[in-house]
Amino acid sequence: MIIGLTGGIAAGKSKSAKYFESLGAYAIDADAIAHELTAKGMPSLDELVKSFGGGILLSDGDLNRKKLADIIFSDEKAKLRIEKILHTHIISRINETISQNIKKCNIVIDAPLLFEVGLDRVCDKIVAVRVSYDIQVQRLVLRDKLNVDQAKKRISSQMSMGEKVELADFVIDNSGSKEDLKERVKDLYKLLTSGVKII
Ligand SMILES: CC(C)(COP(=O)(O)OP(=O)(O)OC[C@H]1O[C@@H](n2cnc3c(N)ncnc32)[C@H](O)[C@@H]1O)[C@@H](O)C(=O)NCCC(=O)NCCS
Ligand SMILES: Nc1ncnc2c1ncn2[C@@H]1O[C@H](COP(=O)(O)OP(=O)(O)OP(=O)(O)O)[C@@H](O)[C@H]1O
Repeated sequence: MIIGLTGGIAAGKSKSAKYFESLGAYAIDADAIAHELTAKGMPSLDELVKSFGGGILLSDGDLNRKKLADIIFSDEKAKLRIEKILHTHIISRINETISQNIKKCNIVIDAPLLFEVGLDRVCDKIVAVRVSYDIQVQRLVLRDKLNVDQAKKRISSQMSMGEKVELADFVIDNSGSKEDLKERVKDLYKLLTSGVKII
């Protein structure tokens, strides 16, 4: 089974993916793949530099992730150019990883842009992780050391949480504690793997 895991920024996808992993699933992390593909010496990084100039690099040649994030979350046209460079490669890597692991175990694809890039089409079931807006802002501010306005801007640059919830088969609310989240993931995984036909 391939489970798609999505949700807004800082909703708790990575945490949920870790819990799915602890239950035996194989988690594919789209953000981690994007990182690998933009490491020093990778063709995708060269393409980004060709398009945006050497200013997106740190002095040691690594990608300046903060700078790229600032561009992505403030300039819609530039965001589309970056996505055009990276998304085909990210999707190919995800598909490759699925092929290598699908016979061994259930797969969870943790992807913030699951619907936007069409990865929902390879999933058997889709789970959206949601949190209340205030908690989302709070967790994003805390984790990424942003101010409230920056956090809100990042949230509003994405497909809304409501739309994701609407498109998903299951929703996990992560407004409670990490322990609550763990329990919810456990219950859902039990249901998904129970053999009961879920329509
Ligand atoms: C912007 C970058 C440099 C920020 O890197 P950083 O290490 O700080 O954060 P990380 O990669 O963990 O991303 C954090 C979150 O930002 C959000 N985000 C990232 N890229 C995008 C995007 N193109 N559109 C909307 N939200 C995005 C997601 O919610 C993601 O989970 C990085 O996310 C990136 O290279 N993004 C472009 C690739 C992409 O579209 N990735 C999503 C794969 S489905
Ligand atoms: N239930 C919770 N209680 C408190 N903090 C939480 C909870 N769930 C997640 N967090 C924290 O909130 C932040 C966001 O969680 P996480 O990184 O899992 O979100 P994400 O959806 O993967 O984010 P992104 O879209 O940026 O990849 C992290 O710092 C995480 O430790």
